[in-house]
Amino acid sequence: MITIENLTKRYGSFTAVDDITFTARPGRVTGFLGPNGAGKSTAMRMMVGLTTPTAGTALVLGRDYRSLPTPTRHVGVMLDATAQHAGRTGRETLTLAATMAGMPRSSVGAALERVGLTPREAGRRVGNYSLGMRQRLGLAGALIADPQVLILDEPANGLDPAGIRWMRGLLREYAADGGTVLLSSHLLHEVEQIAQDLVMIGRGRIVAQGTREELLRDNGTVVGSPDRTQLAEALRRAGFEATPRATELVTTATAEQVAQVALAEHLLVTELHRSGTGLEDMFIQLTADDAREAVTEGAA
Ligand SMILES: Nc1ncnc2c1ncn2[C@@H]1O[C@H](COP(=O)(O)OP(=O)(O)OP(=O)(O)O)[C@@H](O)[C@H]1O
Repeated sequence: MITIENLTKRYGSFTAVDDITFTARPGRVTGFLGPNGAGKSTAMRMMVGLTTPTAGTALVLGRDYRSLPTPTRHVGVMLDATAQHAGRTGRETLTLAATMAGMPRSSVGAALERVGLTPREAGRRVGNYSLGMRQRLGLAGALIADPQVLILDEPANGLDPAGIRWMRGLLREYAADGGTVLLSSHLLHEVEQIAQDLVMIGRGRIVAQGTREELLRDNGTVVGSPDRTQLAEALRRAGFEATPRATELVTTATAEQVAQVALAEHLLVTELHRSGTGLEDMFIQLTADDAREAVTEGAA
């Protein structure tokens, strides 16, 4: 179990993580989603005691990570697979991880096998590893003590499609055995397929959270129209719910019903599609403001 309450990190006047609260539960994979720079890594670093929060708490298994006896035994962490020591071999890297977690050397072979690294690959220096191999090695290090909790920052980065499928299976199995998995990603389709619970973050703030089913529920029809206020009124008169937004309106009417009402009222429709067509639509909608501001900042 990971319990995050009002967690905040400020760097000077910049707020990287802004008052986030959520729980990652045992037996479930929780996806921590957000665009680049949203604050995912900063939040994860606070969970494992590498960054001090400005406010709020992050508890892992009910305790501050740093106060856990032999934390690496209970919590498997992979934050930055590229940060592994380039001069050590994969096997040496894992032997060190095993020692730190108080595990026997024999656990190294089992961990290598679990992540699909061959003995030959394990004998090579990490500096010569591909990113995908580093991710596998990082995952092996996180899994070495068979911990109850896994905290993984962008674990799918650099993995090929077969590797991603393999990781998905491994983490699902791990959660099915009662483990808690928190993984961050900006790969929306990947998260959609692996996580049962989702926490979406944009500009340091949580913009949506819930089970995958809750968040991906079909929310109706999205209508683009320069006459959206009148169209929303007409739809309501026809017995449908209709909510105008900044650039569109969302309604419980089907596309055909919207078209009929618009035709009868002589109102222009410029766009018509079902909402809830996937996490990506929702993600883009929820983070639209952030994306626009990021573009403006980048162009400045
Ligand atoms: N030590 C620091 N000092 C100042 N700003 C920082 C520091 N660490 C992170 N930030 C800023 O905090 C914001 C969040 O960064 P973070 O790395 O947590 O995002 P992220 O969601 O993990 O992004 P990505 O998907 O690109 O890895 C960014 O704007 C980043 O520049």
